[in-house]
Amino acid sequence: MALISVCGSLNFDLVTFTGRVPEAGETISAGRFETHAGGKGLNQTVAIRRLLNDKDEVDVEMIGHVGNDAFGAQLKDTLTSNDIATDKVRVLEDGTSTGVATILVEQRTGQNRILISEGANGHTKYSDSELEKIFPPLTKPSDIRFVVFQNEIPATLEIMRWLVKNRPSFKIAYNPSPYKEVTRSDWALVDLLIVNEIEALQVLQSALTEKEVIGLQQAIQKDLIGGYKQVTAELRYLLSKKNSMAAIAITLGEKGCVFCSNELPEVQHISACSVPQVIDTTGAGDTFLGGVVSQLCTSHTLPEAVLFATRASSLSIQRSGAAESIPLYQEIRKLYE
Ligand SMILES: Nc1ncnc2c1ncn2[C@@H]1O[C@H](COP(=O)(O)OP(=O)(O)OP(=O)(O)O)[C@@H](O)[C@H]1O
Repeated sequence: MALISVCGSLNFDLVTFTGRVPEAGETISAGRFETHAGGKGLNQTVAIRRLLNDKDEVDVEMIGHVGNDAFGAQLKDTLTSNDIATDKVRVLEDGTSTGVATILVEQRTGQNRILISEGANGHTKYSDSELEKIFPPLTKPSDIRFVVFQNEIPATLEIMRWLVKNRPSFKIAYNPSPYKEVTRSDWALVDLLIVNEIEALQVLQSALTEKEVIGLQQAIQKDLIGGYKQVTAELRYLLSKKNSMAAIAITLGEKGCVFCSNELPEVQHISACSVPQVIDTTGAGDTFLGGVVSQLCTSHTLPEAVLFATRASSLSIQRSGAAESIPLYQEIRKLYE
């Protein structure tokens, strides 16, 4: 039996398309308006669920906070309709609103301007007794437990430290996005690190000298894949203090992904799938993470998981939206078998 918990943000996205962005004090008519379920936490939870085979015995739950309002209720409905448990999505009763992203998209240029009101996502405190209840110990040693984090809630590191101390057999997956500084020793809390090319270098800034980082940047400029293979090797060193799989994947957009783990002799590269047309890359990274975590949790190796995730994200970029663009497990299997 396996359980994947995603501990992160839930946002209600309000998207307005406009010919131009108004000046201060100006009111103009906009184009179309859309609402979407969002937040990296919610998107990744949906990605993991959709990318699991229905036959796999894996439960997926989300841990987070919403306000006691219509947006919060809708976000919980989105999760429930994707077969994701929401018992641990707490509704704050103190008047705090659900997290909201107000997005203005300029139709002519496609450029967007985004304002995040973190609302309930900013809820910071978890007492030890709350964490005991949220993360009960495994009932059987053979059970698999993954907990996935991003950086859109403030309690991420505090919960990771608690887990490593109190639930050492739980695997921690971390997508440090948006990047926030983390002390060097905290990287050893992580079993699976998934970053894009910018975040990969930001992470290393906490561990290497400025000169060493510049050296890596130069290596990347000369040879992108080779340079990122070196970055991956440095990241593995950061993670490998704990006796864990120390798996790392750096996504490189259309250039694919480099990855390694303690079980692989060398850093490997996989090319992205070629696609007829890229429609919208929003959520490609979240889909990729969903693909890797869902497969690792169901006894696949890291190379198998990365291949599956690469295929999944290549489908997501051919559709618009974030959570809505994430494909289903069966679609990928059908397309590639
Ligand atoms: N243009 C593309 N063609 C094919 N595959 C792509 C393309 N862009 C992204 N991908 C796939 O999606 C994966 C993740 O993309 P990327 O590295 O852009 O993540 P990201 O920066 O976290 O994305 P986002 O923040 O937009 O979700 C890549 O490893 C690749 O497999």
